[in-house]
Amino acid sequence: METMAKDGAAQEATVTPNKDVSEDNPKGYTVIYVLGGPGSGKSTQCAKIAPYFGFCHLSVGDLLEAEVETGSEYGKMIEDCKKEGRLVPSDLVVKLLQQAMQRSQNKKFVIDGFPRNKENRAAAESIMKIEPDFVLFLDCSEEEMKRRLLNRNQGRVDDNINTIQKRLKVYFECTLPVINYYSAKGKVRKIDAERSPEEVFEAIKDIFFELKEKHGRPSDARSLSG
Ligand SMILES: Nc1ncnc2c1ncn2[C@@H]1O[C@H](COP(=O)(O)OP(=O)(O)OP(=O)(O)O)[C@@H](O)[C@H]1O
Ligand SMILES: O=c1ccn([C@@H]2O[C@H](COP(=O)(O)O)[C@@H](O)[C@H]2O)c(=O)[nH]1
Ligand SMILES: [Mg+2]
Repeated sequence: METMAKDGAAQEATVTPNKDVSEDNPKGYTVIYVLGGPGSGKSTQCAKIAPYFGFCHLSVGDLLEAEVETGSEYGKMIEDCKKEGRLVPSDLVVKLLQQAMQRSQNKKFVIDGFPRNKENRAAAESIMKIEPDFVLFLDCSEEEMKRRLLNRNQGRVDDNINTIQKRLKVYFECTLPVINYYSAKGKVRKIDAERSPEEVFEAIKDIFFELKEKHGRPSDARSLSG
């Protein structure tokens, strides 16, 4: 199925149309948050979703890495947070995300690993004026997430058991409440992420096809903007 994104006709069938701009959604953005614990497979799945459905994949972790590489005054603080599994202050994260969205030619975003806590979530609503169409929640056991991270082999400074334990604590204490917040609003689509990457993507596709169908009907378009 990976080859579908390269095939013009097949991709045409999967691309989700742009939304109209409205008072609630002045930029006409479509936003999907992808959340789950460390190692649940967020980045793996976003990398599949983006080309297949015509979305821009924005990983806040990658934006922070890119900021470090510019020689930014925040570089040391960002690196320390990553090594310690702590979250970077919300104002910086939101600024980087906002800039990346503005730079993009695309208006449809799959946002990987954000919002991580209540402050992120509130800032996205009040400063960025974004409300997700839905939240993909990759549900995976702690044991499997640890196993994946310890085998990731991508040279990440946080892929060690000490940092992983700290990241899990942040996930359970700060990120899970954000998922519960959106769940109470009926926006969470929970996926069993314990399965193979291909099986997880098949389940995700069904959810995106629902979104595409809704966008295709003008009378439903408003309900998707928040
Ligand atoms: N469904 C899966 N089954 C087995 N391994 C997987 C699966 N999904 C991803 N992986 C592997 O697990 C590791 C972590 O995946 P990934 O980087 O996508 O997780 P993540 O949720 O983005 O983690 P982080 O929060 O640290 O960025 C990678 O080595 C990836 O290849
Ligand atoms: O919203 C965010 C996202 C990420 N961080 C910091 O980056 C690392 C790595 O993030 P991944 O998404 O897992 O690649 C994370 O542990 C945090 O230190 C953040 O602060 N806020
Ligand atoms: Mg990731």
